[in-house]
Amino acid sequence: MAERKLVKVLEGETVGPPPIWLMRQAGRYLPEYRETRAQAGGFLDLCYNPDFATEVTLQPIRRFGFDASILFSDILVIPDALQRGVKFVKGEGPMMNPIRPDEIDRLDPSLAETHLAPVIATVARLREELPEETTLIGFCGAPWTVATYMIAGHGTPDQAPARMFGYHNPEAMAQLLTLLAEMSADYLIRQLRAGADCVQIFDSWAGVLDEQSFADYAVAPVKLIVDRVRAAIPDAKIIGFAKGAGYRLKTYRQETGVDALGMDWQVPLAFAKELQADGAVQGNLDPLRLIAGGRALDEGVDLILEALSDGPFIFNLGHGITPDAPIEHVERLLKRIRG
Ligand SMILES: Cc1c2[nH]c(c1CCC(=O)O)Cc1[nH]c(c(CCC(=O)O)c1C)Cc1[nH]c(c(CCC(=O)O)c1C)Cc1[nH]c(c(C)c1CCC(=O)O)C2
Repeated sequence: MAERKLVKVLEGETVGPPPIWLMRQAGRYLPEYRETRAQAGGFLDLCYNPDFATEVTLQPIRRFGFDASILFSDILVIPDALQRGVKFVKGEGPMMNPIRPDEIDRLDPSLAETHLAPVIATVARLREELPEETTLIGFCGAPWTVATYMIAGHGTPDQAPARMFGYHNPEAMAQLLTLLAEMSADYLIRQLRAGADCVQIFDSWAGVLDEQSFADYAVAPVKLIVDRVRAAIPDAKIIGFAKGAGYRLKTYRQETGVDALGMDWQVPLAFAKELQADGAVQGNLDPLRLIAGGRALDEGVDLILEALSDGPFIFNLGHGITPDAPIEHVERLLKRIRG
């Protein structure tokens, strides 16, 4: 089997044109997603139903022919497996029971294996149904980002509840992050064994942390995941997306051991080029340029390609695609990259 393009990049090769996929590429901007979503019922019902989850994962591949497919699920299936009462409330995003420091001792990871079995079944189905050349990416949330939702019980603008929780209860925080890291590593190992070619760890809230907290909450638990996954699967390929980490990305790769760095759109391209000297990078178009289209889109794409095409590079957005992204603009983006 010819090696898949994105995997080659993760091994340090330069591939032209660069492989492309988009974070949240299966989602509400696609009419076919909205239709399947309506059939499935709730969002979590979609995540835990291998038929529906396989279908929505394949939708953007059929429509656009992206180089990589990302398993359809959510980072919050881990707290759901911990019985935190996760719900997706229309118009409000995710909600769950906020966890208290004294409850952390009682969290029971033993139900996770059974609870997450349908997601693993989806990975296996996907590997059978995807085109041979399409890379399959598995994923999990980074412990810090997952913990922010578990602590506040919902999304917040700056994750003040979780930061405060850590300052008041450092031991409970460390215990929670370690538990999440161990569960996440086991979950990623199962995804890789079921057929994922590589995995991405999403730390969407890494950017709100100060220096010490970044080391304790963003770096250490992700290193624990990477070490545990590699102990089981030595050549596992891992992408770390630490949103808002800025210039800390350089040491993030060295300290966590991830193979590739996902970059948000605020990372300057000259710095991205420096990061690329140490290995593969992925990113980093502002999702708003994709919505704007036209000149804003073309200019953003060209600047990124000019800076990063001559090294190991995966084209992506700097964060997830949003429901208001026009499909024609995604087509224009692909044409601009592939010619
Ligand atoms: C923080 C976070 C979450 N989920 C995720 C993150 C980290 C990445 C990021 O920062 O975007 C990750 C995620 N969520 C989803 C995926 C699937 C794979 C993909 O296509 O990238 C992935 C990788 C599907 C989803 N996850 C969610 C949707 C929308 C649900 C719907 O159909 O109503 C999708 C397609 C729901 C979700 N899930 C989450 C939020 C905050 C929301 C609500 C946001 C919204 O309503 O747009 C938690």
